Amino acid sequence: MSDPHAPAAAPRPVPAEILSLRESIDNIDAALVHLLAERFKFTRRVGELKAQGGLPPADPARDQQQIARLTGIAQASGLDPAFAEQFREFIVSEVIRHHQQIAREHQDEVPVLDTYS
Ligand SMILES: O=C(O)C(=O)C[C@]1(C(=O)O)C=C[C@@H](O)C=C1
Repeated sequence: MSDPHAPAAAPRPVPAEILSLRESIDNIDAALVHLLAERFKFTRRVGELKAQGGLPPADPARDQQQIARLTGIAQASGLDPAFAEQFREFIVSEVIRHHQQIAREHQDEVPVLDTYS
């Protein structure tokens, strides 16, 4: 059992290689955020088009295509396919939430009355 009254040991210095690796990790995290921001811009537009066309927010057939494709890519690149699917599902569920919100806003829009027809 360690002495509870002993002064706290100085934290060990972080090795230079870890600091260098963290720079690359930070760059990748930034890239992921930029990529996700771009993806959500595109899916927002898909949501608007779906609302205009009366299509449902989710498309299970498209989901199945994505799962099959991304499972293959994950396997080929050494990423756990189950993790890849959890990540896809996490993103797509947020997209569907946006689409539902867009559909509600679309329904709330007051239709313009064409008094001349
Ligand atoms: O492709 C679509 O129909 C979309 O709405 C986009 C998207 C996605 O984020 O990739 C979102 C929901 C669907 O279930 C499938 C795919």
